[in-house]
Amino acid sequence: MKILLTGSNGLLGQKLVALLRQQPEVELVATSRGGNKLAALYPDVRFVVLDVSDAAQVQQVLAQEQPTHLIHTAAMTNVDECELNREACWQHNVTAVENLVQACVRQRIHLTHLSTDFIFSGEAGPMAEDATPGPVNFYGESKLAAELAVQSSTGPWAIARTVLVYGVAHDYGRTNLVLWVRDSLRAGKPIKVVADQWRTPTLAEDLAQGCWLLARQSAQGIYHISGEEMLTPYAMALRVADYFGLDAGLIERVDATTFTQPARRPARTGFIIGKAQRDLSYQPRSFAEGIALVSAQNEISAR
Ligand SMILES: NC(=O)C1=CN([C@@H]2O[C@H](COP(=O)(O)OP(=O)(O)OC[C@H]3O[C@@H](n4cnc5c(N)ncnc54)[C@H](OP(=O)(O)O)[C@@H]3O)[C@@H](O)[C@H]2O)C=CC1
Ligand SMILES: Cc1cn([C@H]2C[C@H](O)[C@@H](COP(=O)(O)OP(=O)(O)O[C@H]3O[C@@H](C)C(=O)[C@@H](O)[C@H]3O)O2)c(=O)[nH]c1=O
Repeated sequence: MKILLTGSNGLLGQKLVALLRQQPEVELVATSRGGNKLAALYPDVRFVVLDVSDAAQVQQVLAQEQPTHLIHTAAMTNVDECELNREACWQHNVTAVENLVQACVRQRIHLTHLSTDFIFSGEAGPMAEDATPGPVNFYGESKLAAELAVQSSTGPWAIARTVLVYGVAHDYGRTNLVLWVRDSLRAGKPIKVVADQWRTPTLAEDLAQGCWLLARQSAQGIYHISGEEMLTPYAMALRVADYFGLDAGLIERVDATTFTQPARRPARTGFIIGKAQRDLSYQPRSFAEGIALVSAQNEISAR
C-alpha cells in the first residue's frame, strides 16, 4: 500500500504519521500546506508540500506520487472562523474535496475522508451512520457538502465521521478540551464549561487507528469513529480535574446560551459506533484511559 496523507501537521495528521510509519506494508507520503512540523521527530517519513485547495497542485502531486490510498484529514477546523469567513471555509473544506475526488477517481485511489458530528442538528444523539443530517452552522454545512462530493464519487471511498477530538500534538497551535481544562486549572484560572451539550469524545490515537483500519481494508461507506461514552463538556472537565488532582471548584457549570460564539453548536450529538466495532474491530479507549495517555505523553515531551 502507498498511502498519501493530507494535513499531516494537524492533530489527527500527526497521529496518523506516527502510526503509519510503523506499518511494514505501508509506504507513507505525508503532506501539509506548510513546512513539515514532524521533520525532526520522524526524519524517515517522506514529506511533500500540498495545499489541497490548489487543484493543479493536487493533480500534480497525486500524478507524481501514485498512491493506492489517500487519507484526507486537512480542513479548516475553527468552527467560528468558518462562520465568519465562509469563502475560505468552502474553498478548504469543499472545493478541496472536489479536487481530491476527481484525482482519486482518475487514478483509482481509495479515499478515506474525515467528517464530523457537526453535519447533524444535534437533537437526537447518539446517532448511527444513517441518521438524517441537518447542520446548524457553516462548518457543518461545508463538511456535509464535502461528504456529498465523496459519496457521489464513482471510485472507492470511505467516510470516517468523528466527534470532539482530543490529544497532544507537536508544535501545534490549536488546543482541545482536555488540554484547555488541564492548563486553565493548573494556572488557577476559572473556566465556564457547558453542561447542556453531549458528545462522545475521541482520543486522537483511536481515530488514527480507525482511519488506518478503514484504509487497510479499502472499506466502502460511512463509519462513525469516536469514543463510546456520552458525556457533557462539564462532566469531561470534572474528570480531567479529578485525574490531574486539580481544583474542580474553578469549573463553573453553565448553559450554552451563556456563550456568544459566532457559530451555533449542535446540542446533542455523539455516535453509535457499533458498525465500526463489528466491521473493523475498532475498539476505542475509555475517556479515563484517554486522559491517562495524554498525561503520559506530556510527561515524555517535558523531559
Ligand atoms: N478536531 C476535532 O474535534 C474534529 C475534527 N474533525 C475532522 O477531522 C479532521 C482532522 O481534524 P484535526 O486534525 O483535529 O484538525 P487540525 O485543525 O488539527 O488539522 C487540520 C490541518 O489541515 C490543514 N489544512 C487546512 N487547510 C488546508 C489546505 N487547504 N491544504 C492543506 N492543509 C490544510 C491545517 O493546516 P495549518 O496547520 O497550516 O492550519 C491543519 O494542519 C478534519 O477534517 C476535521 O474536520 C471532525 C470532528 C471533530
Ligand atoms: C471554549 C469553550 C468550550 N466549551 C465546550 C463547548 C464544546 O462542546 C467543547 C469544545 O469547544 P470548541 O469551541 O473547542 O470546539 P467546537 O468548535 O465546538 O468543537 C468542534 O470542533 C470541530 C472541528 C468538530 O468537528 C466538532 O466535532 C467539535 O468537536 O468545549 C465550554 O464549555 N466552554 C468554553 O469556554
